[in-house]
Amino acid sequence: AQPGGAEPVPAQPMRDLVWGKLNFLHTTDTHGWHGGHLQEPQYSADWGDYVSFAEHMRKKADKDGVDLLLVDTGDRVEGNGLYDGSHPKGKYYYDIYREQDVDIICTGNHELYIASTADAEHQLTVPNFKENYVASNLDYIDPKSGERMPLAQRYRKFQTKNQKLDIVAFGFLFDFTGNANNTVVQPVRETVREQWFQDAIREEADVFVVIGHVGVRMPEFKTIFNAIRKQNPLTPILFFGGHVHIRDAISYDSRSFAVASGRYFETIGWMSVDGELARTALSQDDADAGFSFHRRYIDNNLLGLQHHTGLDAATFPTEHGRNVSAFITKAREALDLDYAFGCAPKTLWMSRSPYPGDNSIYSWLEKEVLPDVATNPDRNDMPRLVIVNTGAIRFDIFKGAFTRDTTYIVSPFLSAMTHIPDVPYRMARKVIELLNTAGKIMESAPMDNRFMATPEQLAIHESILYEAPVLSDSFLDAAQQKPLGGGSVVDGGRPRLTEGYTTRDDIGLDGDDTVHAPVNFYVVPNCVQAEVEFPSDGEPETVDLVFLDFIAPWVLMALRLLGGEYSGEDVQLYVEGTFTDLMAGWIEKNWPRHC
Ligand SMILES: O=c1ccn([C@@H]2O[C@H](COP(=O)(O)O)[C@@H](O)[C@H]2O)c(=O)[nH]1
Repeated sequence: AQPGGAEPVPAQPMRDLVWGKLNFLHTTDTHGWHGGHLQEPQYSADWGDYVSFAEHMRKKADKDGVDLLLVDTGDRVEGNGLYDGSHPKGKYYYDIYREQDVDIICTGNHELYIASTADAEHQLTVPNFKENYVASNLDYIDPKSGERMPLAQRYRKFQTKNQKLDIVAFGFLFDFTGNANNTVVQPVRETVREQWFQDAIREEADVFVVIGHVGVRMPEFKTIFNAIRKQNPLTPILFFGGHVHIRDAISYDSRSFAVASGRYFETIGWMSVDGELARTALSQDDADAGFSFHRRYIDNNLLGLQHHTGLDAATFPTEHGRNVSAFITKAREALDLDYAFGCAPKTLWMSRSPYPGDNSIYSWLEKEVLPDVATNPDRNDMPRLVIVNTGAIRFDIFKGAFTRDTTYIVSPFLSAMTHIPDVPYRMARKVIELLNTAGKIMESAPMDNRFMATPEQLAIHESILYEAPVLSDSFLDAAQQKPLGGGSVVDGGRPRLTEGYTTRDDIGLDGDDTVHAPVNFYVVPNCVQAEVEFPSDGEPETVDLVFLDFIAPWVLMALRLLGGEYSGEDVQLYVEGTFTDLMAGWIEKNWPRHC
C-alpha cells in the first residue's frame, strides 16, 4: 500500500478461495489505479502488493501440484493520475505494470481512443509481454510504413507449468468503433470465420481460455463460445471478461464458465476449475466430467490478501513486491499527485445517491460548475443549454482534499466544450430528452445512447436500493465466512460490516470474498443539462447548444431527428482547454484551499 493511503480494513467476515486443478487471478479495467485507492481502505493495496500476492499464490500452486495463471483484460490506462498525470501519459505506468507476470493479456478500448496510446501499447506493453499478449481481432497500422499487422499474436498455445495442460488462449475486444485510425478492430462475428481461428479451435487443447475486453453477457462472447463449442463439445471453455466495470459470473453450459472482475483495481478476480482436465481422459459419456467451477471477487484489501495467503504484515511483502510499491511511491511524488486544488466540502456520488439531489455529482455539475465554466467572452450574453454526458465523470468525489490525482480519477478525458450557435430553442430544448431515451437514436449499435453513460449504467438498468443498507443477516450467514483479523470490531455480537460490493451473479450471492453491508445504486440519465443566461420570463428564440465534443455525433443525430440540418462543420469550439482542466479550475476558485 502507498504511504499516506487509508489503513486497510480489519475484522471483515471473509469467504475463502476454493482452489482447483487450474486456477486464475484476473484483473480488468484497472484504468491506472495501480497505486491502489488511497482514500478507500477496502481497496488500498497497490500493484506491488499484487506482485507479492501472486508470488505466494504461485508458490502454493507449485507445492500442491496445481496451476495458477494470471490474466488481464485491458483498459489498464486512463482514469488515474499515475497514468494520466505525466507528459507523455504513462511515463511511469508502463514500467510499473510490467512488473507483474501476467500470463495472458489483451487490449481494451481505452488503449485505442487516442493514436499515441495505441502506439505506446504497440511499442511498450506488447513487447513487455511478448509471448503472452494476444490480439485476436485487433490490428495495428505502422505510422511509418502504413503497414497493417496484428497488434500481437492472434492466439496463444502453451502448456501449464505443473500439470502440462495444453491451453489454447484467445484475446478479444468487443466490436468497438471509437478507436483512433492507427488500429482496426475486426467485428467478432467476422473473426470467428477467419481461417486462423478455425485452425486454432482445432488445435489439441485441454482447456480453451478466452480473455476479452467484453462484458460476459455481451453477444461477442456468445459468438465465440458457440464457435468453439461447435468444434469441441467436451472441452472446458473459460472466459474472462471486463469493460462493463461490474463483478459478474455466468455459465454458458456445464463445461464453460465466465467471470468479470469489476473495475479500478478494486477487485482481483479468482476462478478455479476442478475435475478431469486432461482431454485424453474425456469421453462423450461423462455428462460433465466432474467439472466444478468457482469464482471469488477478492477485495483489493491488503489484509484480505494476507488472509488468503495465510501470511501477515511481516511475511507477506516479497522483495519484488516491496520494490514495485516503492517505485509507485516515487512516481506519485514525481507527478505531484497529492497536490491539492481544494477541499471538497462533502462527498458527491455518481450512483450511490439519487439524481437530481444534493449529494449527486451530476446535480453539482449542473447547478454549480457548468454555468460557471461554460463561458465564451464573445457569446456570454447568449442563453445556452450546456449538455454533459454522465460517462464523462468516472468516479465519486470524496469529502476532503481534491488533488491532482483526483482530477484524473474523476475526469480523465481530453474532451473539450464545443457548441452550435443560434439553434432555435423549440428544437434545442428537446435534444436532452432524445439523448436520454433508453432506445437508440440510430439503429446501428455504435450510436447506442447508453454509450454516453458510464459502463456500470450500461450493465445495470434499474436502481438497486436497500431499505437499511447497514447490516444484513443473509450476508452474514453466507457460506464459508470467517472473520478476518481479530474480530474485535463488533456490533451487537456481529461484525460491523463496511459498505461495499454485495454481488448477485448467476452463481449466487457468495461471490465476494468479503461480506459487506450493501450500498445503493441509482440509475442516472445518459446526459445532464444546465440552462444558463435564460431570460427571467418567457422563452429565448434561439440558444447556443453547448456540449462535450465526445457526444457530438449523438447531438447532431438528435438535431437531425428534430428537423435541424446540422453537420460536424457547424460544431465549433466554445471554451479553450479540456473539461477536466475547467473542472479543476472551478474547484481551485470555489472550494477552500485547505481542509
Ligand atoms: O472521451 C471519452 C471517452 C469515453 N467516455 C465515456 O466512457 C465510456 C467508456 O468507458 P469504458 O471504461 O471504456 O467502458 C463511454 O461509454 C463514455 O461514457 C467519455 O465520456 N469520453
